[in-house]
Amino acid sequence: MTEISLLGWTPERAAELPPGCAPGRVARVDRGRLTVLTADGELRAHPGAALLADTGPAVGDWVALRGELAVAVLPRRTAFTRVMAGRTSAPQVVAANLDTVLVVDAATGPRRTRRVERYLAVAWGSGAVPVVVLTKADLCDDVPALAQEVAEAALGVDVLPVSSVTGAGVADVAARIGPGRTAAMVGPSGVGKSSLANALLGVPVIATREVRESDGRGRHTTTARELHLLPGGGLLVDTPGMRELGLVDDEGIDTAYADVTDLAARCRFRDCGHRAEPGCAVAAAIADGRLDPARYTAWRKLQAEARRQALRSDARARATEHARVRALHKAMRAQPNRVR
Ligand SMILES: Nc1nc2c(ncn2[C@@H]2O[C@H](COP(=O)(O)OP(=O)(O)OP(=O)(O)O)[C@@H](O)[C@H]2O)c(=O)[nH]1
Ligand SMILES: [Zn+2]
Repeated sequence: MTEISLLGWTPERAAELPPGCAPGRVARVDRGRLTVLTADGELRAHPGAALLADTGPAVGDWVALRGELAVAVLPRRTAFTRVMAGRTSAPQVVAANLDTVLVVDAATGPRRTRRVERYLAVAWGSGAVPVVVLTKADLCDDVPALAQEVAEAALGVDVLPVSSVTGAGVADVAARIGPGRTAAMVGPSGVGKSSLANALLGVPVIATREVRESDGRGRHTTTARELHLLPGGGLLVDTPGMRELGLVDDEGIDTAYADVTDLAARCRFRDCGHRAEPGCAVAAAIADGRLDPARYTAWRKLQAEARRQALRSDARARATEHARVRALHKAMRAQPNRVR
């Protein structure tokens, strides 16, 4: 592989590159400055005006470079977006052009099947392929049973147990992030994402919880979101901002809950509410034990959430349009002759 393909560059992208520009992969964004990986190594670049007008480049984006100026963001193949809880702001692209999303949860403590399901629905929505990683396997006394249980909820998704302490399973995870492939980790706080990232990197690049506690500087010392090159040739996006994930839309839900979606399609009535309607395939599956009622409830909740989110973005779109029309009218009043 060439240098640039190791960064995830694929030949068909050449057609997307403006003439006279070189491609660079955004590894880091801070205060408007970009750290970009190129065939010639790392460089600091400035986003051009056209980029700033938009929401700006995200980690993982490919940009077109003219010297030290990034003049365009190339089309994204996949995008991991999030909405922040309680905000009305537009969804934010956390990381772009991911191949794999590692949904990370711990193999210890109470069963977290529903939580994994939720992360999977979000992960599928990104367009990248999710893999479930169960960390702290060294603290679980029946890893195969747990992996099996999680696999039943994670349809079509591989479940990989790992321990960052013993190193068991780390190579299996690394194998999913082969040369030129890009992965990101998502998962709740404290499940061991930073520890796993360090195990994959082979060196402690990312501060884990103990470090942060011992230096007394608290959680905010976590590094900025960053794209790291792995020793095996893959790329890993560090996790800040990937802990709490709001559902952006319902795109991933159907994939994550393909079994439920399938059943619902077989109900007698197309608008079946799956409550007490005759011929309800969902109710029948729950009754004879083919469908876990908790999984069904989780599906309904996620759908309701996605619907709320859709309404919110509709409201946002209306507000933007309203502001645009008002500005236009104001301009017309100010310069009546020009507009006519
Ligand atoms: N026994 C065991 N402990 C682990 C393992 N991985 C992580 N830990 C411990 O779990 C705690 C949390 O690990 P982190 O890597 O900081 O977790 P995180 O998911 O990055 O947490 P946030 O940065 O808050 O999102 C630390 O005390 C780690 O030492 C593991 O594989 N086995
Ligand atoms: Zn039904």
